[in-house]
Amino acid sequence: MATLYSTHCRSFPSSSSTSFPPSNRFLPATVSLKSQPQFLQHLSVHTQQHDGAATVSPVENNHSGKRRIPEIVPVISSKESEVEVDFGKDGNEVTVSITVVGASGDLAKKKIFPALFALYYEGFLPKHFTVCGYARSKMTDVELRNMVSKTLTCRIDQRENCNEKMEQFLKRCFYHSGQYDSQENFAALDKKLKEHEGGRASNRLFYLSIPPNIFVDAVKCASLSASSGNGGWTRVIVEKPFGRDSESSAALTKSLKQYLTEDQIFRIDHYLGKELVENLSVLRFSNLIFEPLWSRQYIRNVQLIFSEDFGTEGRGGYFDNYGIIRDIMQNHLLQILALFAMETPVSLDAEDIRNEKVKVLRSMRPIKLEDIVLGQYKNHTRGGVAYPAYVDDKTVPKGSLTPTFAAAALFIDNARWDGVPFLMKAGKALHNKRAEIRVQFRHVPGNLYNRNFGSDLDRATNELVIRVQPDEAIYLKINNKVPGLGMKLDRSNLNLHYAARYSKEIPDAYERLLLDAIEGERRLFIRSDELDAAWSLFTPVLNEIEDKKITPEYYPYGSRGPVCAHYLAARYNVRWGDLGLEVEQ
Ligand SMILES: NC(=O)C1=CN([C@@H]2O[C@H](COP(=O)(O)OP(=O)(O)OC[C@H]3O[C@@H](n4cnc5c(N)ncnc54)[C@H](OP(=O)(O)O)[C@@H]3O)[C@@H](O)[C@H]2O)C=CC1
Ligand SMILES: O=C1O[C@H](COP(=O)(O)O)[C@@H](O)[C@H](O)[C@H]1O
Repeated sequence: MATLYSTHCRSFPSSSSTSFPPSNRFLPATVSLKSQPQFLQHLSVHTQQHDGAATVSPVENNHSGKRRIPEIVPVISSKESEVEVDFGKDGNEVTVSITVVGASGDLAKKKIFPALFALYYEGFLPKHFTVCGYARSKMTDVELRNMVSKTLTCRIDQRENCNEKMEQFLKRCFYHSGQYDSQENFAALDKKLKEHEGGRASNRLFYLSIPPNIFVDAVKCASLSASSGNGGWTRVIVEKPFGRDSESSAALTKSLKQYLTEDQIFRIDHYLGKELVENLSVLRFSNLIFEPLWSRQYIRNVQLIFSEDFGTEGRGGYFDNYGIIRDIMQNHLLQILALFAMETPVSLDAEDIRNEKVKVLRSMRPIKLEDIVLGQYKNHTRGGVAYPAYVDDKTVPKGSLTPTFAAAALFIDNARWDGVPFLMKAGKALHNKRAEIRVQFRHVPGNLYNRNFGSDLDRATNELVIRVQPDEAIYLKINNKVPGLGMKLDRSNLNLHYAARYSKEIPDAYERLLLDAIEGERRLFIRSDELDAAWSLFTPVLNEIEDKKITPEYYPYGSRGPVCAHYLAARYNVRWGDLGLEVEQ
């Protein structure tokens, strides 16, 4: 088997010296949970509850004319911990106008309008605000409202007044049809916005929900013809992709900066707005037990895993020009890695955090081609249902080599992480939909209980899992004595399962990020030097993959992906943590 795969997996020449062939310990196991009853037992530990007061934080100031004022609240309270206050210069009320550029598109319907409604519902938008859809399609205000209303939802815990709130929100939504490269059309938009702003101090947010080739045109026109003119701010949220390599990304930044300052550009990476990604720093820096372990001394490897159980359906045209490395790894997974690995920032200020993230990115070792595994899904029939291959998508060129799966081994060459493999894995059309961070710890030295684990000691090391989605959870796998008179150990989870612990629904990432952009909070947006560093890391290997026309390993739709990914991990003495050996909790 090893020989077969060793010739088959491009990254692992059969003559590899030290770490190949990998020991079976690290290869995909087929152990079923049913045959391993000792793994089934688990332990649930609840977060300690007490009635004391929680934190008192200074009042946050922001630039939107609104303030979020953290209150003193009991730790266990589920009530909203922030109070909204409207205030403006000289006592005048401010207004925010949010223009969704590309309002007729998929992202706008799916994410942006629903997120804006959620913010409105929760009282996070100022008293006076306007939402304006802008696109080339011809639509009336009423048609836009009909379109938007189809995707608005109220949270399960907030059904009260839902319809009424939706109606009120929709009344604030307007539409303006125009070209993305017409200053005249944007000047007409400006006129319309001014009417709605009614002479109030106005702040303007433009959300570019359009294909990247028209970003600069739209920014130029918005900036020259529709910026806030009366002392308010103008900000632009830019959606990825921010280029497709170092050169195109630098060119995009340069063009955007002809019309905007860096402070006005909000490069969105919606993974940074996900609850558990935001919690990463809280977990690490506010719990004494984690930070001392956060280094090569105790951590053996870190895994960043993204999987989707559907293909590129409908987005193949876009995807084929980018591939999974650019679509997921270079941004979402790398951003999580940087947050995970950064040193303690001086403060929670955006610049302090982003400074630390950049240092991590700049300390990363260039990625070698042999440390990358590529895959592409092929058609597969299961249970009588035929699932298409990637290349069956009509928008994908026949014979495309674009990877829909990739696994990579990365290293941070600094004192904290020297030698620790950071393994990434991202794929479409896999067996499940999941995003998680797995931290595998080293062995307990001289473990007294070695013999109780049998021969596979690797299964007895601690693992911290941060399940970003779905069913958010943080759990730590520990070894535990099975109750009884004997001395049998099993693996159990100390489990913080969000649905059980918190009654409030978790906001969508776009809500948090939109609110932050309105408030001028840049912590969760990508600064241009971060972007440069991220592209510098991936561009050389992407070029090599494309120049050499590397053929991906074909994996069946709905499978666990290419087998070579296991050989890549094994090469670094790692076993992927998501092999399905654990108890789902
Ligand atoms: N959809 C998603 O899940 C995600 C999208 N993104 C990014 O967000 C942005 C928007 O995505 P999405 O809504 O899917 O994009 P769409 O392809 O749906 O485009 C949005 C709108 O832009 C206009 N448009 C489309 N193609 C062109 C073109 N060639 N020239 C001029 N205008 C065009 C259309 O409006 P009209 O014809 O009315 O002008 C369309 O409704 C993109 O940058 C995408 O990469 C990022 C993450 C996820
Ligand atoms: O940015 C992207 O993200 C989505 C996955 O986002 P999620 O929040 O649903 O996990 C992915 O489907 C898409 O290809 C990519 O462009």
